[in-house]
Amino acid sequence: MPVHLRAEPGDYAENVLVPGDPRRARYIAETFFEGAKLVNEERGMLGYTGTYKGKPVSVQTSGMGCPSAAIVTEELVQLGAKNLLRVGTCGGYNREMQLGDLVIATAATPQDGTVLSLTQGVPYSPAADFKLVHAAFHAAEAAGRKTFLGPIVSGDLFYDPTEDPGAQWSGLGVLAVEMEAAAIFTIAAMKGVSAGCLLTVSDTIGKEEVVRISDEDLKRGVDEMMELALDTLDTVN
Ligand SMILES: O=P(O)(O)O[C@H]1O[C@H](CO)[C@@H](O)[C@H]1O
Ligand SMILES: O=c1cc[nH]c(=O)[nH]1
Repeated sequence: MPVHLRAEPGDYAENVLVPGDPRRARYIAETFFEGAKLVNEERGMLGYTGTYKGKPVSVQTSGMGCPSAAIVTEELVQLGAKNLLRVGTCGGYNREMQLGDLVIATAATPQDGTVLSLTQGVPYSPAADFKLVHAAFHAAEAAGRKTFLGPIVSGDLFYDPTEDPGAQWSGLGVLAVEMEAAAIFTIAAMKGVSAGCLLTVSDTIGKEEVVRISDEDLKRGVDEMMELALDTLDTVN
């Protein structure tokens, strides 16, 4: 039994949704799974297993930031996870983005210490698994969803003191910022499993001010993202 996910092999499905927020994990299990069973509550890092369209699926919170996500990813793999799909929120850097928009990450720049520690200082470019990107993109197209597909950055900071981070990152083609994908992608690659990342834009980050989504619109955005995330995992096995 791992140290932080107090479960045994077989308690988690091979397909696992990975939100940062434990309350989102519980909401996903209660709203979208059939027969959801709590499989972890150590440190409040809620994890559930149930079924979707008759197939086993789990959801496990990663906590916030790459160090926490690295522990959870490592232990999920120890417990038999094969496809990890992060379902999170992000700050939108792309000037065309609206609150509630969907982002499918193709890669995650590691602006954090965790990936550098994992690679022992070797420069590395964490990428999403093509199978999951492909499945997510087609699920979004079929649902008629406007989609931003491209690279994101995983930072250590939610409150970034950089004067205009949006200009800096969007000038490099980076769509959005969040805080876990780079570690999840890196560990998945090291362990030979697949990882992807879908995000709902919860903040738009411009030069002067950050605009935050309302709770109601965030719920709507997350619900729409979850339909796509579950269809994505459903098509990959
Ligand atoms: O919405 P979640 O999945 O928690 O993700 C984002 O939200 C948190 C910051 O508010 C960070 O974990 C960031 O990556
Ligand atoms: O990491 C994050 C997540 C949501 N919004 C942000 O601005 N940053």
